[in-house]
Amino acid sequence: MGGDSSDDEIPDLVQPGTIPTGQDDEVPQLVESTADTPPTTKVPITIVTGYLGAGKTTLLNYILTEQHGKKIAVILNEFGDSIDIEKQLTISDQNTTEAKPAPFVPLANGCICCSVKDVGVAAIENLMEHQGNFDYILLETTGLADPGNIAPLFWLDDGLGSSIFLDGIVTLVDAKNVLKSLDEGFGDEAEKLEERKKEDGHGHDHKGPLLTTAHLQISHADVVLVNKTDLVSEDELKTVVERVRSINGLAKIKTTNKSQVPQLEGLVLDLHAYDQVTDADLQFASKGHSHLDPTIATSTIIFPAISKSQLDAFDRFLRTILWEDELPDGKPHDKFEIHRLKGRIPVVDGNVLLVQGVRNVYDTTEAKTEEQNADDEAKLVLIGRGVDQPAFRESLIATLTTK
Ligand SMILES: Nc1nc2c(ncn2[C@@H]2O[C@H](COP(=O)(O)OP(=O)(O)OP(=O)(O)O)[C@@H](O)[C@H]2O)c(=O)[nH]1
Repeated sequence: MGGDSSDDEIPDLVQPGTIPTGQDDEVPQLVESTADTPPTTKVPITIVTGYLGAGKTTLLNYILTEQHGKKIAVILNEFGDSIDIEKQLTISDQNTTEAKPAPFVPLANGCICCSVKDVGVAAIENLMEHQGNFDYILLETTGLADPGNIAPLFWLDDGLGSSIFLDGIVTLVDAKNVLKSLDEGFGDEAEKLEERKKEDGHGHDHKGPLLTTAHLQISHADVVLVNKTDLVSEDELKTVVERVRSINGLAKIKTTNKSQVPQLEGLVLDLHAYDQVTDADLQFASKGHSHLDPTIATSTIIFPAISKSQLDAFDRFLRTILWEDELPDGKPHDKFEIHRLKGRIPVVDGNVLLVQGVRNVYDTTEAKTEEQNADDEAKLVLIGRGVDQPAFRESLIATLTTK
């Protein structure tokens, strides 16, 4: 980050005395549980991702200056160069000569902000020592981050699972540049594609369409904010939204200017994208599919409610497609790669089974009693490469019916 670190520019609200050193020998004191200790509530974390320059920091600045009644801890996974928050962090960290755990900057509206070089469990654990000072965590990833690698860290991690929960992934998309990013990649990605075409000798690429960072960020999103609407025409915007929808049939999509979301709840905060799967969540994905993107698609497998005796077979199907990238029983298929998976599976004489998956990590839970609707058909939505082949449904039905 290129912030000026002269002393006279230290903003009043920076309190270096509050910065934890995070050194190994400073183990936080354990507080023994007593009957009087109030139960700790889990803190939600939203991951904010998006391509370089899409408007992530603009969104965080907007949130941190809005009055929303929440005390939000913002974690910046990079050192930027121009934005106020990032500048404050550089200044507060001016005596640091080597990478140290994050400095914390209290902000005017009750939020706090910290910056880390690497996103990892340790950074969040460090932050959790400040638990009580905030009730929400926003994590801004670097522009080139693959959210599929980051999400599982916060979703089912045993250590952190007791103190935080992954609320969802918000992806900012630059309406002006996203189609180019999807078709040509960026930097290295574009060069790699050119190399592959040269290797072929005919200018064709036989390894399949390019999977870019932009694809990964859209395919894993629970909310996509198509930002910079002022830079495109209505028709261009419509084309972008349709392309995003064809990649990710599960995400909520909103258009924004200067990252100003119409409301924070449900679009950035309190998404509950990983702790429930409602019919409404699956409605877009179940409506038939356009194939506007050559690389990633959303596909919905619809099948009858399963019986309790089929639960093991259903789990075997999930394990095989997610852990082995294969279909059970060696059924022939085109290559595939699943990024995101959600399902609602009614179980006859039982509850509705809810399924969530990110890459090869998945989790099944039973819907709460009031969400039951055992007459519904079962729906399993897959987002990724090669997921729209009929072999998926055929293999699932065969797996469920094999004795
Ligand atoms: N015209 C226009 N500019 C915008 C909009 N939103 C953000 N910007 C500008 O675009 C530039 C990049 O925005 P940032 O918020 O820094 O983007 P970022 O995603 O954090 O970028 P990186 O940190 O490089 O990954 C800044 O100059 C913003 O002021 C918008 O809706 N319209």
